[in-house]
Order: sequence, then structure tokens, then C-alpha cells
Amino acid sequence: MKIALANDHAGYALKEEVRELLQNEGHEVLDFGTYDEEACDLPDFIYPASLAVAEGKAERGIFIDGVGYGSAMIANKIYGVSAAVCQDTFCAELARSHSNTNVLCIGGKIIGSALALEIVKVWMNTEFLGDIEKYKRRVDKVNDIAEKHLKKI
Ligand SMILES: O=C(CO)[C@H](O)[C@H](O)COP(=O)(O)O
Repeated sequence: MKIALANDHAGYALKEEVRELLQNEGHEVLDFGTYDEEACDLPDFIYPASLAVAEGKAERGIFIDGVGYGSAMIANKIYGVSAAVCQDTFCAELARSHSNTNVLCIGGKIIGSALALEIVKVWMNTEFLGDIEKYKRRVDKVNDIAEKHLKKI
């Protein structure tokens, strides 16, 4: 799969580990930066990476900052992006199987890298249970809200 990675200074170290994991598992990584730990502004990196997911240049995105929610706030403003913050593998599994997210947000300051890499593996390898009517119906309702309130790109 082609994966967009993006991060701020607080997510840089973990992003490097996530990139290595993804490449070792055969994925192609599009790295939108930032590329070091110098303080920066999260939207400058998450916005272009979110656009890449929305425009189909990447199938999914993994965004990493200090605690995760800032990345999710930005990503979820973009039509076609559905982002969840996950701090454990159960959340990561449901973020795919129930909610069909295409962006995973994690916080480099709040979970260790061993857990973060497990979260990435579970999220990457879990399919959406779209053949179960209640999950499809709920995701369709979320998408209907986006149709009404987010600008299509
Ligand atoms: O977690 C974050 C957003 O969700 C950011 O990484 C955090 O706000 C950065 O803060 P600072 O500039 O003080 O390092």
C-alpha cells in the first residue's frame, strides 16, 4: 500500500520507526515531513499529507504528533479523510473494522514505540467489516455528514 506519513517535531522520532516498519512490510511511504525535531507547526505537514490521502495519491495516512488529537483535528477537516486517534490496539482494530478510517493518528509523547508499532500493525492489517449492515450504515451516515458540510476537493 502507498502510505502518507506526516508529523511535527514531537512525532519525528516515532515517525522514523513507523517508516522503517512500513517499508519492512513492503509498503511504499510518502513522507511529508517534518524531517527533524526543530519546533514547527503541525498543520504545515498534516494538511498536505491529508490532501494526498483525499486525492488518492496515498491509500492511507499515518500522522504522528505529541498526543495525536491535533493531527486528527486537521485531517478530519478534509473531505475524504476519516482519522482516528488510537492509544491501544483494540481502538486501532475498531478504527478499521467498525469505522473504516483511512488515517491513523498517534502521539509520540504518550505511548512507547513498541506499543505504537503494534497499533500501526493492527490498523494496517484490519479490514473494514462493510458487509455487516450496522457498520456500513453508520459509516454511510458519517459520509453523508461530510457530503453536506465539507467542501469536496
Ligand atoms: O501533540 C500535539 C498536537 O496534538 C503537538 O505535538 C503539540 O501541541 C506540540 O507542542 P509543543 O510545540 O509545545 O512541543
